[in-house]
Amino acid sequence: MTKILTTDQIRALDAYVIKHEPIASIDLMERASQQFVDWLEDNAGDAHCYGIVCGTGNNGGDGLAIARLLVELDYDVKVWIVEGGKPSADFEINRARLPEKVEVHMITGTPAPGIFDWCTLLVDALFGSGLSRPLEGIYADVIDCINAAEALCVAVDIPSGLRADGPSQGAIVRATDTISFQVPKLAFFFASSARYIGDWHTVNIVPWNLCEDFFEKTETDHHVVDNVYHLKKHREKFSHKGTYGHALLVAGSYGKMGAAILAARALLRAGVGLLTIHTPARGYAILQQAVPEAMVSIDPLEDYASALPSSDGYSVIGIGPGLGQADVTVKMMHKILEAYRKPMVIDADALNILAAHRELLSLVPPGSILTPHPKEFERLAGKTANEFERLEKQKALARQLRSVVVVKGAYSSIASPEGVVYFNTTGNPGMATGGTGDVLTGILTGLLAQSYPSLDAAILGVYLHGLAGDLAAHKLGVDSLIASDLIRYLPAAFRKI
Ligand SMILES: NC(=O)C1=CN([C@@H]2O[C@H](COP(=O)(O)OP(=O)(O)OC[C@H]3O[C@@H](n4cnc5c(N)ncnc54)[C@H](OP(=O)(O)O)[C@@H]3O)[C@@H](O)[C@H]2O)[C@@H](O)CC1
Ligand SMILES: Nc1ncnc2c1ncn2[C@@H]1O[C@H](COP(=O)(O)OP(=O)(O)O)[C@@H](O)[C@H]1O
Ligand SMILES: [K+]
Repeated sequence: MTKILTTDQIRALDAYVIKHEPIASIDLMERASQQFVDWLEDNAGDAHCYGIVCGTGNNGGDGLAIARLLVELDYDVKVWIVEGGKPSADFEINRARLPEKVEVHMITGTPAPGIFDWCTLLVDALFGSGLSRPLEGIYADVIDCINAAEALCVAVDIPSGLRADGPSQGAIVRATDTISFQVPKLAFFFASSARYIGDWHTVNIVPWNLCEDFFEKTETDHHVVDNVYHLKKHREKFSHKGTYGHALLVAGSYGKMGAAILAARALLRAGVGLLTIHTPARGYAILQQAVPEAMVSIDPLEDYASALPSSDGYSVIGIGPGLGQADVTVKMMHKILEAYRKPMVIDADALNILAAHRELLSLVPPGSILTPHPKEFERLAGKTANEFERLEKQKALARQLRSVVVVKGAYSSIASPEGVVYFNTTGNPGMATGGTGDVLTGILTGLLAQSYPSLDAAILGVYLHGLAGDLAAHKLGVDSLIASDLIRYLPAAFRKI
């Protein structure tokens, strides 16, 4: 897992490397700039007119080094420096190193419109992690020109004006790509930053062993899930279906039986030993046909679930997809929560019932996994002004319920009962289609049934769900992806890890 560091921690990491490698800060800047240029060469080598827009701090120092390295590669390069603030020492060294033939323009007042028309690619090196307040005045004018230019824009470390650790105000560069040094920033994981960051990439500037040492010493609440191989259990040679748990899926209602089918199929593909689906009577024939591997428990009511058989004997209950919120179902949910003390997976309408009947929240069994999408989360935890605030509320809810709370999205965030958050990196916009959440509920229920610890189940399950989506999209494209495709590609996702 990669740790997501705060701006202060990144500064401390740089200082740690400078001291312990040891390396002079100007040489670390050179390494960072070289990595940036290598990325440009690999990914944008056909853009020949490079405009480098620099501030006078170390981010601008990177920009000047990048300009020199591009000139050495025979690209056409022009530099713009926005005056203001005391230049940093490494900025000055790189200014002195710039070859004389490079055109350098000082920007001292409002820039003329079209100032960057010559460029096919702009490098945004105005401000990096040293940003201490919103950008305005001449900086905002320059950013307007960058954003109006037709050129691609690649940001050094972070788009200028965007705060790494909190909500941003003022002018912000809209980059097509952002090259972050060593670690991604927290803001990269939020939908509200996407229009500024474009696609983000990290490049390594810290030797592997020093990075490990520093991570070990550094506490953070935020991690990136980049590998789940170590979480996966192996199936024993002499195991039998009893080894892998018996799940009870409570899902589906009149008009929404498909949700139950999707969750059930995913649950089976996630490796559960036995599955029983509790269904309103009308769903009986449909489920027996669509999911022959599952047993079916039939509700006395035709259209809604109202009464469960004894929940004894089930290793886990997954509840919510397509369930509806009929009064009888709310009562049933109350009874389940009073009787059942093992972890549950709670999704969709089961979450909406919790939000509308808040007295039920205290009955959620510890170690459960709740999987709200942002709207469901808002119903549960209230409105928030921005995603940083939402993240704090997510941690608080997970602590309060002593459960795992997964807020679903492009980077689903998984909060542990201790309030530590893991951002998932698999998945794609093809998954923004009805039913994919039901598939996730099935996968998570299947993993909990097999006695995975709740946090492991959530991290592994969310990762596999996104990976199945990525493998499906690779074959089918994102536009045509449907939820059933995720189930079809789940076996390949398991194999891949
Ligand atoms: N050796 C290393 O550590 C490495 C560092 N690296 C690079 O350094 C970058 C960080 O550099 P940095 O700390 O110099 O910060 P940077 O973003 O250039 O700006 C600082 C200046 O801006 C000023 N300022 C802030 N906000 C402002 C505003 N709204 N309006 C106006 N001014 C404002 C601020 O002034 P102050 O807040 O003190 O008033 C200060 O003078 C990092 O992102 C990476 O690119 C890499 O080379 C790897 C090795
Ligand atoms: N743009 C996206 N990139 C990656 N994953 C996405 C994206 N949009 C949606 N998803 C994933 O798809 C699922 C959607 O779940 P949900 O909103 O509950 O859908 P439904 O209720 O229709 O089943 C979540 O797991 C979410 O993380
Ligand atoms: K920048």
